[in-house]
Amino acid sequence: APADTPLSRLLDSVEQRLDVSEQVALSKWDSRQPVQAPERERQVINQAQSQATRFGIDAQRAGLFFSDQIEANKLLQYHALSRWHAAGSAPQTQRIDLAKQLRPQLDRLQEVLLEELAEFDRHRPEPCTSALAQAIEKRKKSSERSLALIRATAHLCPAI
Ligand SMILES: O=C(O)C(=O)C[C@]1(C(=O)O)C=C[C@@H](O)C=C1
Repeated sequence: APADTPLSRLLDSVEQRLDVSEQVALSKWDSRQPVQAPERERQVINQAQSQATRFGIDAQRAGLFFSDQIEANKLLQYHALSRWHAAGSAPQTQRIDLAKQLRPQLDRLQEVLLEELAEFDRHRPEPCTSALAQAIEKRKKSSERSLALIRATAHLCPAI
């Protein structure tokens, strides 16, 4: 098992947030709603920015981090929807309500992510970009999951 570091804990939670994307996509499939929900995106980012200082994170950093989480989530939603369109149907699994359950679940994860982002920033690996890239590679996920993780962590390390 990978060492329990601030980076690995943060990546675990980033993946938990990504795990929700399949159910979100199923809800969009059923309701024929577009993946992108701009008003909800603004709400998620505003919420992250207003909670950030409580966790000792710069509001702009928190906003950018969550904008990356949303972009990664959308990648996986588009991927799932494309698979279902190609197949002509979506899985017949139990549905979870977007507004009543999935978004509140994402809201709860938001606080965990902010806390772990703060912890990561206090113990940033050195050099950051290679530690991050290696940690993602070691997770040995599907190619779409790796891509989503890369997208979700695009601004985690300082730009080179
Ligand atoms: O809440 C939704 O509708 C989602 O699809 C989830 C999510 C997110 O990652 O928070 C992703 C895309 C939408 O544009 C808004 C929010």
